[in-house]
Amino acid sequence: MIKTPIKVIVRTRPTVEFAYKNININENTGHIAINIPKSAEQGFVNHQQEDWGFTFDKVLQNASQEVVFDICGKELIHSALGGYSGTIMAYGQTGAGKTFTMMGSQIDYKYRGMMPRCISLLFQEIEARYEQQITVGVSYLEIYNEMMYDLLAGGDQNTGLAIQEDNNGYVLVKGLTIKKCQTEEDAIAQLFEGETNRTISEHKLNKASSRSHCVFTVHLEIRSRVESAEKVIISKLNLVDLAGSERTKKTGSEGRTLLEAQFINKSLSFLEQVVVALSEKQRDHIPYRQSKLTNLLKDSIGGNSKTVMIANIWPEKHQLEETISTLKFAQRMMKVTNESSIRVNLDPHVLIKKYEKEIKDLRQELAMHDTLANRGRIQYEPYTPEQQYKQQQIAQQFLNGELEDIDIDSLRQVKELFFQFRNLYRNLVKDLENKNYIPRTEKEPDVSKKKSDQVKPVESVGMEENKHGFGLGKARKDAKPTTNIENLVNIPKDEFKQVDDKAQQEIRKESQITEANKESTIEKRIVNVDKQQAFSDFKNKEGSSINQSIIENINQLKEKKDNILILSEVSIQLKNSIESNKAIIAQKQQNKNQEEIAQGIIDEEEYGTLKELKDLKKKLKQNQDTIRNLKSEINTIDQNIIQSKAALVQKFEEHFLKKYGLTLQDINNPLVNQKEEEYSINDPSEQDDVDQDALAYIRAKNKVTQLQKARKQEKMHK
Ligand SMILES: Nc1ncnc2c1ncn2[C@@H]1O[C@H](COP(=O)(O)OP(=O)(O)OP(=O)(O)O)[C@@H](O)[C@H]1O
Repeated sequence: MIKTPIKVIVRTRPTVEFAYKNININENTGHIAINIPKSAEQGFVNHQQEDWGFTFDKVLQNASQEVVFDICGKELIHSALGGYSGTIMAYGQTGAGKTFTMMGSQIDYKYRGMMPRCISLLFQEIEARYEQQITVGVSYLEIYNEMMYDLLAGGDQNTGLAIQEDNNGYVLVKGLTIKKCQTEEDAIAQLFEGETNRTISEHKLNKASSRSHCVFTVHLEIRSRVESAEKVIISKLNLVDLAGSERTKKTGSEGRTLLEAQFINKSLSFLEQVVVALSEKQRDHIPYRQSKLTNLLKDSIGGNSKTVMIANIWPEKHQLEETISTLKFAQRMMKVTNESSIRVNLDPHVLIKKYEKEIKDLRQELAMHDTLANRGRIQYEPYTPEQQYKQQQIAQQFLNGELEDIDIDSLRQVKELFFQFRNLYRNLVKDLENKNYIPRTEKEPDVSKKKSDQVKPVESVGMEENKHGFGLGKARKDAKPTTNIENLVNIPKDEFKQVDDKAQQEIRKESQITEANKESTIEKRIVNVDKQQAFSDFKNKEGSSINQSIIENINQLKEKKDNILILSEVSIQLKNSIESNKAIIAQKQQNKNQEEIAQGIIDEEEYGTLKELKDLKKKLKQNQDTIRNLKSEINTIDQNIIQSKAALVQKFEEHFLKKYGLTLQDINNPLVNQKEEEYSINDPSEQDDVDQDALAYIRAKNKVTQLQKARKQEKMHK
């Protein structure tokens, strides 16, 4: 059992409006100091707190996805493969970057988040561990308004799911689909499939993803190929994207949104209560059972798991209150200590095989002992029917007194004889009962008596029918109305089945037509309003300033990339010159005698070459520094472009909503976004410069997109 406190990392969302006056971050010490001056509205003499200080395991400001993964994810993958379960959860206010951290952006492979990165590393590691046989399964669960949804179920997503805990405190969700994955591509495809199903169910239930908690779990079964195979190490890695914590008063939520916010706040406040209870040493009751989320995370928080919490903050001035609240919660979380241990199960199938082999060996051993002890061949297998019959005869003869004694040759025979005695006794009792020598026991029905032997009541007019009043004569059996539907119409059984199937098909068709109608209605509205065209118009008018800044950024990016190309060429030339100068100097050294070397004598030409070499090295260093600076500028511009693009799309959607009166639900409909999806990822085989590591990610993305498209078309054509 290893005691590990929950590790807390704070990640700031990049912003141009960073509240430098209020927030001071020290990345080296992990300290964040916040100052909010007393507001004049409340009078300067008040008890309003002005300063807050927090220290965390790490604070990441403007960190790349790769850095975040290196710090938060890598270690947990190695631990999970070693048998220790782990959890990575993103917590923070709405819009602070939880989903970006966990799932990442699908626009570009380099912005992929913790989930796809964990999957990649996991499969890389599995490939390297040939001494182990590791089975990977994945599940994807969503909790929305205290209801659980299975995002990989395919059909009905929320039936029969229940959170359970085994004797060792290992939490599992009964009924949740776990998809077995052989490759990285399989697992990433499941992740995308779950994401798509989440979007579809959002559309159906009219909910927003940011308002649900999501848990993607990687389940591992690890068997050794070299040691005992019946031992199975079970571990899992929970990747949790929590719903955004937000203040209903500030956002002015009402109606459904208010209800959702209340559910979120309730479950997050239950989470806080659990964390508070765990951080207080005297508390013996931890209120896990108050909500689905806390129940599900029972082994992640205060249980058997290595856990990392990423607290996402939005460091702008008008978000300060939420930032402080997130940091307070994160600070509390640091006080919680988990106890991790390896969970080892015994595989029943392997155990049975092992025991079967043991039994076979023992039988052989016994046979050998019997032979040595001159006991003849004793069998240990069950009796055949012929052998049983023989034992039955022996028993019968013994009971009849025809046999004085029974020769016993094994325990197995004793058992069989007892069995035969019991059978003979039972048959005897039955016989006596039938001959009315002994009364029948109440419980045992008389199965021996034929129905025809039973006395039938006379069927006649005026008889009381089953104590339900008097009938006016007993109708023929076939004249009675029947509850058996097959008798209602005069159709033979086979044909009836066909009719029934047909009816079912009709019903199914009808429901599909209604579904298709719904979708085609949405489509018609979209056809009437060409969203692509509307977007182009918007870029030229209302969104022109953002669009212009994107274009400028792209131009700058291109210019800087061109510069890097030129400078790289220069670097190559400089390196070549350095090498040739070095060769000249080496040649000169070779031509010198011992004395010249000892005295360090150099001629004019060598001096000139050495000087040139020094200058070349200096130039190369300057050149490389400039390239490095350009690369970092490119990174910043890249980020700016992403943010501006997100802002442009956001503004456009608001504008589109206002102008065409479409509901947000329509805009979120996958049908509307189809075109954007098509553009987002290209076929990897068509790209020469595609990163080899990205292939599984891109293929999985394409696979899921194609699958969704095919399903949609199939639905439309039915
Ligand atoms: N580190 C980052 N770098 C670049 N963009 C970011 C970063 N963090 C967040 N963003 C951007 O900020 C926006 C909001 O982020 P995100 O959706 O991840 O927030 P969230 O905390 O999950 O919100 P919600 O609770 O509403 O789901 C997105 O457009 C995302 O791309």
